Amino acid sequence: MTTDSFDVIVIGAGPVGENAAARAVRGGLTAALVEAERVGGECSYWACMPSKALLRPGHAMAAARRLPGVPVGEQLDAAAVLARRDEFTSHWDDAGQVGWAEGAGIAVIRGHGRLSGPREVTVRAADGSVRTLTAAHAVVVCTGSVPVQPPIPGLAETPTWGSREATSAHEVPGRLAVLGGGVVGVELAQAWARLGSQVTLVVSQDRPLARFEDFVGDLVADGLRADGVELLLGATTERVSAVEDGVELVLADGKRIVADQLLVATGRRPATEDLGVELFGLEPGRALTVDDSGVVSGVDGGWLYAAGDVTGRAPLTHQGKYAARAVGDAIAARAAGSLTGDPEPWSGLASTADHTAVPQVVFTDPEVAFVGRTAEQARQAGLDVRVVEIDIAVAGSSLHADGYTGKASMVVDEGRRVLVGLTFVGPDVAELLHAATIAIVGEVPIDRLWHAVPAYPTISEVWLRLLEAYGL
Ligand SMILES: Cc1cc2nc3c(=O)[nH]c(=O)nc-3n(C[C@H](O)[C@H](O)[C@H](O)COP(=O)(O)OP(=O)(O)OC[C@H]3O[C@@H](n4cnc5c(N)ncnc54)[C@H](O)[C@@H]3O)c2cc1C
Ligand SMILES: NC(=O)c1ccc[n+]([C@@H]2O[C@H](COP(=O)([O-])OP(=O)(O)OC[C@H]3O[C@@H](n4cnc5c(N)ncnc54)[C@H](O)[C@@H]3O)[C@@H](O)[C@H]2O)c1
Repeated sequence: MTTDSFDVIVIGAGPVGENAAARAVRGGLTAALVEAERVGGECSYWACMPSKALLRPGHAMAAARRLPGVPVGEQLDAAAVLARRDEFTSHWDDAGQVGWAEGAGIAVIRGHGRLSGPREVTVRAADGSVRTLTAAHAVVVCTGSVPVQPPIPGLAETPTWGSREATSAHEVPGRLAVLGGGVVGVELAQAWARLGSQVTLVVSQDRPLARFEDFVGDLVADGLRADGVELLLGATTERVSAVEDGVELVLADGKRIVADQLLVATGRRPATEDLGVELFGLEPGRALTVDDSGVVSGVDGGWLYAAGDVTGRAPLTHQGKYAARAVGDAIAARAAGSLTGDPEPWSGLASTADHTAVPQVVFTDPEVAFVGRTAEQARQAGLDVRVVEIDIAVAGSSLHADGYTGKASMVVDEGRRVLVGLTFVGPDVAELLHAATIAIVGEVPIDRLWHAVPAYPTISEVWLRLLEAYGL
């Protein structure tokens, strides 16, 4: 067994771990990045990149169909779409990302990392060899999340797809059942429907995407139905089993669904099993609670940090990378003695936006773009809330596509007259979102927003309509 010393050890080389290590090195420290599978993590190989690569061609075809005069074929060339997806995952080869990390001065160490003492990580490689790493300053846990399966009788014994299989498949299933109407469920239901599968989406709530404003799930449900997806809403799955021609689901109302594949998309939990956290009084399987500079609560000495999905704060790649930048910089600042105590909110050393200004895009058609708080969340936070909800019907949207339909809603904190939440649903609204994020992070007074004049004719004119509907 060998022992090596670094200033910082990062466990987990997903997008978050990569950023934490890179920022620590940029701050003048040495860093090791420990990875059990592929450098680049879930996002690069089985999540964000392949799922968006599967969705984008279908969106382009739908966009062409909304415009007379644009030549468009009958269906997608599935083989070409899957081949392009393979390019985006670098054929599941992480050599490029390892090269990037090493080029950035990070030591990449392959194997499963476990906390084995204060500032100490033991790494077991695939060949069984073990090495111990010690950190002069900090250990950062960036181990991400793993899928959860509900306790439905028969499910655990039945071969199913998780998001990994659904983003890396090389054949289009004839019939695909999808369990779960969250973001993974709706995105992958639409991706495979547009690639030719007959898709049934089983949703336990009244609408998919239930944690957004209500109109979001209703409009996305309409979009999925337009692609031939059958939606079963308010559905309870009682039993799952393997049958001769695939997988069968039996619902509480007696309905039976038989599909060639079943995608289970019922959520994820932080990856803290088999990590040694119990050595420090923390419970395996639970999120690591952190402060805004990433220090894990309840561990003496302030040497254990975490960022990304494992913290349960904002399980999105961009937000995890933002937290990782704060963590890497805060560790470097503390090592240099320039930070003692807690960092200032909204300084570069704190991920303050996690609390009130997390943006997310759901890449369905129609797209969903959301930032901040829903009206319900704002009320629960005790704010004096006013909501403005309008159709997206402006010159820019009607030029963008024939029959453009969409909605926008704005949640205003009347006490401070600032935006606290924005939701857009419609074709190609994703790029509208950053303006909303800036308005919320900058706490731009609504009367000043009036002077941010949207260019004509763009879909951004919806901002003017929202402010007019508010009364300006
Ligand atoms: C299908 C799907 C689509 C998604 N699409 C989007 C999207 O479009 N946009 C978006 O913002 N988010 C999206 N997400 C969420 C996004 O994938 C995660 O938020 C992001 O990957 C989190 O990054 P992370 O670095 O925290 O974790 P991960 O990407 O999960 O990386 C963690 C890494 O740690 C490694 N690891 C774990 N335990 C150990 C250990 N003990 N020792 C060594 N290594 C270990 C793992 O092998 C992995 O490589 C999607 C998720 C899914 C499932
Ligand atoms: N575009 C994006 O930003 C994007 C895309 C995909 C995933 N993600 C992230 O990845 C994470 C995982 O996504 P997800 O969709 O798996 O989780 P999720 O928590 O968003 O959704 C899971 C859904 O499954 C439902 N469910 C649970 N048990 C069920 C059952 N027995 N029957 C039917 N439905 C059941 C839940 O009610 C919920 O609606 C999320 O944090 C998500 O934000 C983000």
